[in-house]
Amino acid sequence: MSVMHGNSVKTLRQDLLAQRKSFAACGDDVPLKTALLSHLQDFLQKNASRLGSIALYWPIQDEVDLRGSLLTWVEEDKARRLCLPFARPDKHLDFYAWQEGDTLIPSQHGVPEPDPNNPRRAQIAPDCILIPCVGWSESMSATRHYFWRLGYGGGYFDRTLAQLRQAKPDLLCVGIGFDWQKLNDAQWQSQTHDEPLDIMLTESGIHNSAR
Ligand SMILES: Nc1nc2c(c(=O)[nH]1)N(C=O)[C@@H](CNc1ccc(C(=O)N[C@@H](CCC(=O)O)C(=O)O)cc1)CN2
Ligand SMILES: Nc1ncnc2c1ncn2[C@@H]1O[C@H](COP(=O)(O)OP(=O)(O)OP(=O)(O)O)[C@@H](O)[C@H]1O
Repeated sequence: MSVMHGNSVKTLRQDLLAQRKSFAACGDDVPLKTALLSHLQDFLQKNASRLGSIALYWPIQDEVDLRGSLLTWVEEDKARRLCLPFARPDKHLDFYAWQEGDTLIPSQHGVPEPDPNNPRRAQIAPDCILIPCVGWSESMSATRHYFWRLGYGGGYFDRTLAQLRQAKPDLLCVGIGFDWQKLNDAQWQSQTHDEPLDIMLTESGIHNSAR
């Protein structure tokens, strides 16, 4: 399916990350992040009955910081759980319960991660995974459209979602990004190993892939 070669995807990633960095440096991303967080609130409210546990991410490189909103979501109902990814050497992600103040350990990519050996923090199979996007795209079929994610290039989320969806078909995978990160077919096309997102959440709203 892919028409892109490794080098051009690498350049595309670098361009998108540089652009995100420059928007953040001059504060242009602040209103977008505020709007996105208000749509996240809507999403959490609309899905309150089906979500017991949510996987978030520890923001790096100007990714949208969702921690405050999700800590509030947990405070509203003590049965709710948050978890963070731990990247395994085989490039799969495991998710471990996270509470504010937990000690995290920097991964080889510099991402603070939970300690997988902490007996007080269980491994969790989340109901919903919030996934930061470097870029994203939309494609149409006769019956539905799909959202696709371009990440940092490790393939971690694709491997993980492929496996988690088998055990949990109603897992809700939500991409987090900005409208300007949307890529057209000439820029990037999803590959056969890419796992689609169920929802794309941006500053313009909650975009559902129609089923
Ligand atoms: N905040 C956050 N946490 C996350 C991810 C993410 O995208 N964002 N991940 C998503 O999978 C997993 C970790 N995977 C990651 C893979 C690469 C890089 C990274 O920064 N890579 C370098 C380039 C490395 C290279 O090209 O060799 C970079 O972009 O500078 C970060 C996270 C799990 N945790
Ligand atoms: N399910 C899978 N099984 C085996 N290899 C995979 C799988 N998914 C992705 N890969 C491999 O991982 C590499 C990176 O994939 P891709 O460029 O899609 O990463 P990404 O989604 O941008 O990264 P990340 O999720 O880590 O931010 C590719 O070379 C791909 O072949």
